[in-house]
Amino acid sequence: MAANGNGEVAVNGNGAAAAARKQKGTLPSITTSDKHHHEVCHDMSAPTVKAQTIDELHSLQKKKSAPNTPIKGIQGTFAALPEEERQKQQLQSISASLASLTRGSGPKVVKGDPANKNQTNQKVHQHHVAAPTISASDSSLKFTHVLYNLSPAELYEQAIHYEKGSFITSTGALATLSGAKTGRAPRDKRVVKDDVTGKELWWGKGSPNIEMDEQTFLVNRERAVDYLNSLDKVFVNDQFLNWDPENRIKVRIVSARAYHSLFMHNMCIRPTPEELEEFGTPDFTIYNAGQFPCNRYTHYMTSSTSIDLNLARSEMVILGTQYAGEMKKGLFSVMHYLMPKRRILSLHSGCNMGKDGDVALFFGLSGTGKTTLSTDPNRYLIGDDEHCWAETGVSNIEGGCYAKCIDLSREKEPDIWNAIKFGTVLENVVFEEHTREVDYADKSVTENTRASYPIEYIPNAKIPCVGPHPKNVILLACDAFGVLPPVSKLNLAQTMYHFISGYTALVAGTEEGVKEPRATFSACFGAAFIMMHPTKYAAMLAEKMLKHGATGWLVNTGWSGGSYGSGSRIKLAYTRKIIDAIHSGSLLKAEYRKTEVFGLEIPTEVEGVPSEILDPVNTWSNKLGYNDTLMKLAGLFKNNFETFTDHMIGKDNELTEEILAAGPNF
Ligand SMILES: Nc1ncnc2c1ncn2[C@@H]1O[C@H](COP(=O)(O)OP(=O)(O)O)[C@@H](O)[C@H]1O
Ligand SMILES: C=C(OP(=O)(O)O)C(=O)O
Ligand SMILES: [Ca+2]
Ligand SMILES: [Mn+2]
Repeated sequence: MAANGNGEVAVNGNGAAAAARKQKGTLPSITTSDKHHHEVCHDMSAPTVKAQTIDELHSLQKKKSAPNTPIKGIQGTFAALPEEERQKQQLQSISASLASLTRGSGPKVVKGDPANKNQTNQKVHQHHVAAPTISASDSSLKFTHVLYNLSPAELYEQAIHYEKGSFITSTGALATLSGAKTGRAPRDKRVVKDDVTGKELWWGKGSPNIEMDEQTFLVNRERAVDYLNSLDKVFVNDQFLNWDPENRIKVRIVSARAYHSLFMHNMCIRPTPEELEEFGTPDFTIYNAGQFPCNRYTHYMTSSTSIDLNLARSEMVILGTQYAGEMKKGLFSVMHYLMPKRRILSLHSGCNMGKDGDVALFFGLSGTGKTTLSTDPNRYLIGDDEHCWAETGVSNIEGGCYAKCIDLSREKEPDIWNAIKFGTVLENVVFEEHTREVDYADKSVTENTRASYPIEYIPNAKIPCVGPHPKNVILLACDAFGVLPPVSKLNLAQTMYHFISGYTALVAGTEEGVKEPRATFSACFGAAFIMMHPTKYAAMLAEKMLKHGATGWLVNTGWSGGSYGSGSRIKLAYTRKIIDAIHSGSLLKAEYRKTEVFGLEIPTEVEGVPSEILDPVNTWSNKLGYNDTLMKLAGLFKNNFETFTDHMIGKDNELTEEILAAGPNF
């Protein structure tokens, strides 16, 4: 019953009784019918339920969404097929994905949760394919239940019901644990070396591609597939990568945890119902059997973890790690192979766009600020981590963001804070037992706490996530030595030098007594993900920057006033002012002077930033210490670059000389 504005109760149906009750101030009357007929009381105020049994009642709670959208034309593999036939082909495709390579045929797959078997309304919607079974093992007798492209709500229920450590936080996010691994395991990532990849990829010193042979890949694949088929149910996500419609890749992720399925739902591009109908067979498949270890007796295996990439088969197998970032970055590696083949440059960078269409790229290693600085309330977010630069402009590879949560604050990063709501996966955070309020400062599980959310959770996301050619290319380095200037303008050769170097220095970790920053050089600011030699990507970047007139910048988001231990991290507010000045074009017009050793052009003034911090030497009280540290870092740069000196970049190798000269001089 509804009260109107005057505080009166509407008189309709049982409202009359209530109105009378209100006047008398008595309890509602219960009229007992003729004692002779029934020994029951009737509360006349309740309408009757439209179900005869509890099961029926529960079946009313869920309605099947409107029949699938009308099929337009014969665009895709499965389009223009009767619904029944389409469903059958889809299951056949999933069965083929899950097929053991030794037993020949795929498992019998059935759609839906095995726990719902008894629900009559669900049964109606179950379809299954009984693959022809020749072998006589027990595995051929069972069904593999497939939970296909479930919604976030369904995945929440699966996670909370079946996965220990899954909880809803006070803001509605799904908190979960990634298990023993809370970060990526680059030393356990292997790539199949065959005749083709042996020639095409980067192998050897510095390369992230640790070789394995085809046979070993198949052993691990079989191990993963058998594990997945032995489960009650598996999750299957069919999604896309790359917002550039011409270069979109179809990916299938088969996994055992709702956590993994929701993570990829957020991180990949979500197909519309129409697109899903026309999905057909995937271009690339991930088998995530992360709970199950690899076999140490298997050739090449050096730990219980193995992440295996087979480009010829377009497959990836994950054993022995549940860290979800492995899937996201695994697919990124694949894009670093596929895209350059199409003359498209893949970039480990964030990307945003101003109101006037000016695009900026933010390169940088983990923790340098790609996500934080590309998520800018004054600009459109194109993406926070993985992009492509094609002839037509830039496009995000992903459909979501993966932000660090450690010490997250509403004041400093409001957009990320507000994105942590229903649908967001929160990895490895600690929360208050009763209120479920997350303590973002708590590092009990790991320092690498993370939030994965769909990009549209950021209010000013640019959807579709594409943009014109970049105007600014910002290289981020978190220099814990505290000697790189907060901002420097780079010429093209310097941009290439710093891009190939891929420098950052973070503090070694949380352990006590660790005072020395650790320098990391990671070619193209993402050596863990590139597949070909760094100079290949660098040459493409140089060509594109030159063609489109983009300006390069080096921004230190790390220490000022001394190294880690004596100085402090540059205030995020100052870095944001610097970035604002780059975007607006005002920094391009500033007055510059050149630093010694690194030969960097530094501005004398940036609006909103104290001028004295722009040259780091001013911020160090110990000038000798500054000089020593500067020379030490310059030496590390020089050492690192030696591996690249014998590679040619540009026509007739002309860029190579210039790039070499653009490094530190001492
Ligand atoms: N001056 C600064 N610039 C950028 N980030 C900063 C700065 N000071 C502190 N931070 C913090 O450093 C982290 C940067 O991480 P993130 O943006 O996730 O990096 P990436 O996406 O490159 O891995 C964030 O937690 C951010 O709050
Ligand atoms: C997911 C990752 O990305 P980043 O730390 O660059 O945000 C990662 O490196 O594991
Ligand atoms: Ca990030
Ligand atoms: Mn990243």
